[in-house]
Amino acid sequence: NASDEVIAFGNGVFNDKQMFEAQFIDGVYGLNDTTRGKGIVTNDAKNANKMVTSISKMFTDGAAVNAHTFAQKTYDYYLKTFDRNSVDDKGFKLVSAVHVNNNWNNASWNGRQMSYGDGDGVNYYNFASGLDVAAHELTHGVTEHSANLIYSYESGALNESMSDIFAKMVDRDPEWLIGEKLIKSGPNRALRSMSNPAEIIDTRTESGYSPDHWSKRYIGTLDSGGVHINSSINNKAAYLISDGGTHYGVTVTGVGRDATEQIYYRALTKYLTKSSNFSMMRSAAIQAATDLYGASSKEVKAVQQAYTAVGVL
Ligand SMILES: CCC(=O)Oc1c(C)cccc1C(=O)O
Ligand SMILES: [Zn+2]
Repeated sequence: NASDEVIAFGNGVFNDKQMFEAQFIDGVYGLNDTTRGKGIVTNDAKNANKMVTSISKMFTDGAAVNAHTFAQKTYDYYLKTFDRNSVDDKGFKLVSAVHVNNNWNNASWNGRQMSYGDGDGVNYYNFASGLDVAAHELTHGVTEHSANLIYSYESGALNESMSDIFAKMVDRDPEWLIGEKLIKSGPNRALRSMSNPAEIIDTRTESGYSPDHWSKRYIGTLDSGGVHINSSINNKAAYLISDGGTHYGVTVTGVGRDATEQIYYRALTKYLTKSSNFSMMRSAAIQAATDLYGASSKEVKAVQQAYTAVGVL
């Protein structure tokens, strides 16, 4: 009938073959998955500024195939890892738009959907190219429907850090780099590094480098008070909790990614609030680890040491 669910195949931006559920509607196949929550749909904004809702035939569109399959993979991660049904835990329909604007070096979550630019083709590839980018955007939705951290200054940096942390839990790589697949040329090999934030030159502020200690935090108004800059302080803490290391003379014994993702999800959904700052992040993570593993657990110890290592007490 008109809305047959089919299994389809397409290639991503880098010609990576993907398989996905799609739907046959009104004579065309669309990237429309009705098997997950209230659905997962991917649209082509045709480089217009407005969002179009037409489901057009896009199996040959690498950006659409990536945005769609990465949304599915991220949906599956939250369901399997935390039994969370989409961003609101009520099956929220995941809508993505690709080819948004012209040569747009951006990706976003606007409270209703994900949007991806094509990149300028010089410094960046299509912004739908990285699973971590899609997971980052979708996690903004999870944050919005949980702690709803205000998107500026320290709460905004935590909002950004939550998106980076879960981006790396969905799309794991040994160096915890964010957006490494997007980089075509330029001084940095990623948008951000969680394992070594200071490696990435951040041209958005005069500080130039991403901070890896609270004493080096950016204090200013750019980037909504440094939400993509100071996020690196919490990112470094999360990296240390998971993989361990010695940072500014403080040694952390890592407890692995699986415990780390459980600690941060519980902190995000049970303890953080919209105005939480870094110090409250430390307390929330300690409380979450205590709930999950016990007050004298190695997980609680790792959290305490990691936040001390980045100067958050
Ligand atoms: C890793 C994804 C990311 O950082 O996306 C953004 C970009 C590329 C520019 C501006 C904002 C964002 C965001 O989603 O915070
Ligand atoms: Zn973000």
